[in-house]
Amino acid sequence: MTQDKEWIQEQERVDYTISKMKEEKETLLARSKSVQGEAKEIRNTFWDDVTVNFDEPDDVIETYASVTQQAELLAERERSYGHMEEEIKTLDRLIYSPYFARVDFHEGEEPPESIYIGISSYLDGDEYLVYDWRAPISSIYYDGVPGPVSYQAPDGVREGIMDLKRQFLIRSGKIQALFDTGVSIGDEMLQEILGSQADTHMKNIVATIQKEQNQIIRNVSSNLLFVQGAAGSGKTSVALQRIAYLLYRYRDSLHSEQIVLFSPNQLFNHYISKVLPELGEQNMVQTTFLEYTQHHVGPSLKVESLLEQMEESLTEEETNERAQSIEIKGSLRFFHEIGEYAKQLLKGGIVFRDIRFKGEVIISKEEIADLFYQYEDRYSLPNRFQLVTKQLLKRLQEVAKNERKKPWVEEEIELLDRKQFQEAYRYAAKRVRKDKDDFKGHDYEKEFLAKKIVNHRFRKIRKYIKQYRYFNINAQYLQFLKQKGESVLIKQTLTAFRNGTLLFEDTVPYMYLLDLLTGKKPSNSIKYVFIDEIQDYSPIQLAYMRFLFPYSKFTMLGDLNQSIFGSATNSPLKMAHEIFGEEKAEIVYLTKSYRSTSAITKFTKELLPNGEKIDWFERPGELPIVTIASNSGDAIEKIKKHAKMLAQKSSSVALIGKSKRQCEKVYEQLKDELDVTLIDKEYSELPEGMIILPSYLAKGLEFDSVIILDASNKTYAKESERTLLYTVCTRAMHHLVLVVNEQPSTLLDVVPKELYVIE
Ligand SMILES: Nc1ncnc2c1ncn2[C@@H]1O[C@H](COP(=O)(O)OP(=O)(O)OP(=O)(O)O)[C@@H](O)[C@H]1O
Repeated sequence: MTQDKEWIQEQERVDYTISKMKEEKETLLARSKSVQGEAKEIRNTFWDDVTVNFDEPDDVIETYASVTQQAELLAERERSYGHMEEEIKTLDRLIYSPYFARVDFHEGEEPPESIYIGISSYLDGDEYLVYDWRAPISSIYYDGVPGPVSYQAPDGVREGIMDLKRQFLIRSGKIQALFDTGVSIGDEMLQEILGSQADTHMKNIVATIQKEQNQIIRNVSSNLLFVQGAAGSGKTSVALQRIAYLLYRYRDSLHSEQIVLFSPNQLFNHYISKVLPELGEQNMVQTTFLEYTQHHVGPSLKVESLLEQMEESLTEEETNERAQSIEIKGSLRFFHEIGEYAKQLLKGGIVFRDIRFKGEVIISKEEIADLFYQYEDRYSLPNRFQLVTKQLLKRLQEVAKNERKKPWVEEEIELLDRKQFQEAYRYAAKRVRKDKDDFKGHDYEKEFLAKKIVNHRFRKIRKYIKQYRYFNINAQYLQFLKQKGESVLIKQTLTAFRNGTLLFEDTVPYMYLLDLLTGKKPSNSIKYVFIDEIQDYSPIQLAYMRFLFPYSKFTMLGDLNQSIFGSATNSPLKMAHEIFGEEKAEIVYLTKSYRSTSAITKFTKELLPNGEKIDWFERPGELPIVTIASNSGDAIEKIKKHAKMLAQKSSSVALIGKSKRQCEKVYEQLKDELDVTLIDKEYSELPEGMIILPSYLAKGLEFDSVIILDASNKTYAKESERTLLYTVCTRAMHHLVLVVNEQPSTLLDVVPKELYVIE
């Protein structure tokens, strides 16, 4: 059989599969229209079919049941309409590209079966025309080569022979490429995919998942899975594909809201937001540590972001004090010390606030402390907060009662409008009828209005009590710092508090103390926690994560070489082991980089002292360019020249600066001549075309072409900035240009001259 004949046969099968899918789509469309019609009908005639009668208690119950039944009927129709819409969307994706692989497999003497693998399974009757990429049998495509293979089926390990492994590139129902492969996942297919251009959204990699990546995606045994991978080795991709896999594997018990992914910033969140929907799954909960923290701390303090902390350390001479404080507050030891401090507070020492009304103390902090410490030690602190809150609310009621007789209430009654008086009159009339006492009408009216006024004014205080605001967490935290007796720990925190800010290094200690005392914690419903860019987490952050999600399985992904703090003193892995225990913890290394051309990866790997471990996927491309300018004006000219050239060759060009300030400065000088967008805050979306952004916002992203704004000795001078320079350079897929203002950074000295072009 010739190659062409096979191609034709395969195209015929594609056509057949698509025709079946289209038939099903038609049927589904008709059904969904009719369900939609039914839902509309129910909505229009909702009250016609409901018996409404409130005369007797029994009638009320019947009315309620009747309304509920009708509402359920409507909800059921809407749900089933929603499902059909989802199914239609999946069918549309399959009709565009029904599958990407075929493996022929047989067990023993049985004839081989052709398994076609796509993003979702498709059945014609009970025949699988397409298998889901996450189905047990599909793993032989990712793990095996033609010959003996095995896979884990629900009923145990199945063994057999793979007779054929074929890959397809199908677009709009037409086979564009077809490869029979001998290696795990054929190079040609990867070449084809990696050669394409960057997008403002990340793409899924299900057609070309590599064997070592597949091990991570399908790992279900580890409680802590730690992935250390080189830049561009697919860590984020693997995390997202793993989420899709878990949702499939545990589809009866796991929902997307039970999975949370912590990512470096919102820009990145937006970048990855389409991968799961593209695979027919709902997105997991996506958040950033900052977002989580700000939500937890509440609006009274503005939480400083890691980026703001960095911006300071990047652009100003960082004081030794702050660095020292960051180190101490980020340690595991500090975490344990907070735990000890909380225990100490069982006996006394919690800082309360007076509860005031109209400037007067109505319940003093001493009274609150007495209430709090009347309980014995066996009452936990959170328990006591609950009990004290109840008591305070009761006390507040008494205070409110007394308040009703005060002159200010009389004064306010006079200012009320007619509507309120009428309401009071109606109330009084009812009471008079009931008590048969005509003379009390006026008193009742006054009583009603006074109660209303006081209740209204006390509403805020009630809320204040319910939110435990009578507890002064800021003062408590400062007291803890004071007790430690080191002034470096307290000085900047105090200044920040005065400005309404919580410093980044204070956030975890502060929240942990708050949580230990008040017991406020998120729900335990999260089953899987994913943390990307784990190298930027301090030990205390890791310990806090464990505390927050005690029953969850963790997947942590990172690259020590991309640490924004320079060489991390405490390896997150070592820390993770210490915090999570070694049991069921697994570490996996990804060493092959897929993002960049070989030329770029060879260059970037040399930047690292331990770069020898990094491997690359053979892909042609031009050598990186280091262009040296004689002064800052010349540097701008060079940036312009290269930016214009690169814009012609590629769809995404990123100009990456070290700090926000540097980006703003360069942007001002470019904006009249270049169509470029400045990205300077993390709550943005990635626009099309040319952008300029600071290093920390470029984390995790990739671009066809990258221009490093100033790889000179002035900007990247310290050894601790090596990993930052590595991070920014590894964002480039196809072209990399480093613009240098005068003296190149000495960090480049270690890179052999033949790996780049000097201009
Ligand atoms: N198996 C694969 N098949 C096709 N493309 C892949 C594969 N693995 C990774 N890639 C591609 O390589 C690029 C880098 O992947 P990803 O961003 O997941 O890597 P990363 O390890 O998280 O990178 P970094 O740490 O540098 O941010 C992406 O374009 C991704 O699509």
